Formats: sequence, structure tokens, C-alpha cells
Amino acid sequence: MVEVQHLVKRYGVKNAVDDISFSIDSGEIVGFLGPNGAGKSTTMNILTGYISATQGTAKIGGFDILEEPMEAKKCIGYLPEQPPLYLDMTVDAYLQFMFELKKVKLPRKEHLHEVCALCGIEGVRQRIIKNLSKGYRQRVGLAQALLGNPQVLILDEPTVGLDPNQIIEIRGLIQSLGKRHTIILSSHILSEVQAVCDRIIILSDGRLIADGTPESIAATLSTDHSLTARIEGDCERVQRVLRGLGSDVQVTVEGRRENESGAEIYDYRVTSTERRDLRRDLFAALCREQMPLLLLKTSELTLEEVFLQLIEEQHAAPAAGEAPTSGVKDSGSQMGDAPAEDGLKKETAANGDQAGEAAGGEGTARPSGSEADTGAGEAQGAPDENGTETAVKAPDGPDTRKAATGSGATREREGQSL
Ligand SMILES: Nc1ncnc2c1ncn2[C@@H]1O[C@H](COP(=O)(O)OP(=O)(O)OP(=O)(O)O)[C@@H](O)[C@H]1O
Repeated sequence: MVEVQHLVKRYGVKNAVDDISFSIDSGEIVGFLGPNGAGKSTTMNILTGYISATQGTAKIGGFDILEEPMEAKKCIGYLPEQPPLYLDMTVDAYLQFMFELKKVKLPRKEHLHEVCALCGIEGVRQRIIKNLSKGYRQRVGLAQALLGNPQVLILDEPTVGLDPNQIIEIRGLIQSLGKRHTIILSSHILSEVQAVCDRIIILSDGRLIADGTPESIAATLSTDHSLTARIEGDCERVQRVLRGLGSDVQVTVEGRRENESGAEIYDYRVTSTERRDLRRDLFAALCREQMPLLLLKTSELTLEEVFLQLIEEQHAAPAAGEAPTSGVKDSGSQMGDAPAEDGLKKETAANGDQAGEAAGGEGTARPSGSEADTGAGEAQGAPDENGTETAVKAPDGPDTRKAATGSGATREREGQSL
């Protein structure tokens, strides 16, 4: 469904995307993960035809995004990080407008109803967009992306700036959409990617450094295949049983405790020098000996540990001829280039703590449509309780051509917090 071959995007001497290749099958939900400035948005912008690649090819549904852009774009629904909304329009007028702009061939009334129902915005269709909460605006953006039933949905940080409830709702929506669409979403919220995606692609400094399920990536990286087992019973006997699992098995005692009735309980670290998975044999042996197993833990890396280890390894061994990060810059700030960008935005940051995002980066240009985020838009038009809202003017916001192709991405994210 999506086929990317040796993609490169160069800005001056810097490769924002550096020779990445991957393919995504129908029905997969794939998460692009990476620190700020890793190249996630650039890759998405190339896939959606918003910018061109310096080298390499990107095909959507078999159509090359540069050579057959109209056909390729018909396969794509795109939700940029800042949804391309016309704030002064009602939800309904906006979706009707996008329906026409996208030249959707489906029966209009039914299709709009279907999309609005899916995104949970039936009840706000007559509301003016600028009076909606951020979560609802995101839903409207998603509805726009779904118009025409595209096979591929590309969602750039779909939950940024939402409160915890809204995050849960949007994630649920994305998961349900995954049943009918191929989805690529970018995020630097590890738990989000883990919760929503079947597969992750980790980018760092423009390079693809890992591709697979979180578990498979963790397994590849993990050098330690040991288990921690908490077992009730005589320590000497338990050790004999554990050592009996094979000549490759090493056992160390890590801690002692007693239960309420005074029975001895020890924690053991059990390691196979041949990196065997000992869990089943260990369980069976303890059952045979009637030794209660109270806890069994593997030392598998968490996604967060995997991420940090990969980024660390990549920085420890930079590729020959790597471009300096202080290369040519655009008008936006280059916070994304600073070493500090390797920090992770964790779930706690997503849970409403988006202060750094609002701060913006030096030189960061805000599009006109973003003023409502600062509260200015709210002041201009409070929701009309009587339901007498009307659209006050024709769209004069984002470039309609970009919006039509779902490519209203802006460079305003560069000041984002870690
Ligand atoms: N138009 C441009 N001109 C110059 N450099 C750019 C331009 N667009 C992106 N870059 C640089 O390319 C790199 C990758 O940026 P990109 O926005 O793709 O990263 P990202 O992974 O999406 O980051 P974030 O998580 O912060 O959104 C960054 O160093 C960025 O500064």
C-alpha cells in the first residue's frame, strides 16, 4: 500500500530524511516514532506530496506521488499536526466544501453522515469551528481526512495538545479506523505508539534505525535473557531444581523475605548462557516439585528503554560524512537540531502539559488558523447557547490548494517541548 525506497530530503547540507526505505501493507497501523527533528513530518510531507524528495521514491497504492500525484493523493487522507480548518465556517459547511474540493464521487449526504457519525461530530455539524474544543476540532480534521474513504490515513501527531480524555477518545477512534484503513501516525509519545500501533518505525536524525513490533525490536536489542523468579520454599532445594533446567542455566539468589506464616521466599535471577527462553521449563519444574511460583519477570526492555538505547547507539556511531546539524536552516527555529531534542515526550507531557508547545520556537511562524489556540479566537466568539451561530465569512484562512490535498502542514512545531 505504501512503498518508500531510498528517500532523501536535503536542506542545504543537512539531510532531514536520509535514505530511508520501508513498505506498509493494507490494514497496518504504523507509528513513526522519533525525537524532535528526527524527520517524521518531513517523511509524511513527502508521502502526501506536500514537498518533494531530493532522491528516492514514494508510492501510495502503487502510484508514485511525484509522477502520478492525483492518483496517489486520492488514496490518502492527511491530518497535519495543525488541522487545516477554516475557523469561521460551520463544521457542516467546511466538510461540504472539502467534499467538493476533493471531488469525492460518493453520495454526498450519506457519506458526510457516515464520516460525521464515525468521528462523533454529528451533534456539532452546525457549530462554528472556532467555537469547538481542541478535541472536537481534531475530530473535524479527522473527518476531513476521511472524506472519499481513502485507503491510507496519514496522521501527524494526532493527539498533540489534547487533554487526557480527548487523547483516549482520539486513540480509540484511530484504532477503530485501523480496521478499514492503512494508518501511519507520527508521535513522540511512546505509550501512544504502543497502545495504537501494530508496528513502529523509529527515526533519528533522518535515519530509520528500527522497524518492527515493539517486542521484536526489544528482543533484538536485549542482551540479557534472564528471569527474576520469586519462589516459596527451601532455598537450597529451589536452587537445585532451577539448576536442573540445564547445564547452561545460572542461578543467583537476590533477596529473601517471609510470608505471614513464616515460610521462606527468595528472589532468584535465572539466566541461560545460551539465551534460551526458560519460562515454560521453569514453570513445569516448579509445579512438579510443588514449589509455589509467586512472581516471574523477564528482563525485556520496555519501549522507552529500546528507544533510548537506539538513539544512544546511533549518536555513539555517527555515519561517515554525516552533515553537521548546524547546517542551513529555514525560517523556523532549529530547536529540533539541538542535542536536547533527543529527550522523550512522555505520557505525562501528553496529559495536558503542553506548555512548551505554546511557547513556540524562535522565528516560528504561526499560521492564521492557530490563533484560537492562544485563546484569541475564543474571545472573539463565544458559543451561542441559543444555537444561532452562523458562518460569518467565506474561507480566507489556509491555502485552499493545500487544504484540498490535505497538505496544510506548517513548520510551526519546531518549538515543541520535549
Ligand atoms: N523547510 C525546512 N528547511 C530547513 N530545515 C528543515 C525544514 N523542514 C524541516 N527541517 C529540518 O529537518 C529536520 C527534520 O524535521 P521534521 O519536522 O521532519 O522532524 P520531526 O521528526 O517531525 O520533528 P517533530 O517531532 O519536532 O515534529 C529538522 O532538523 C528540521 O529542522
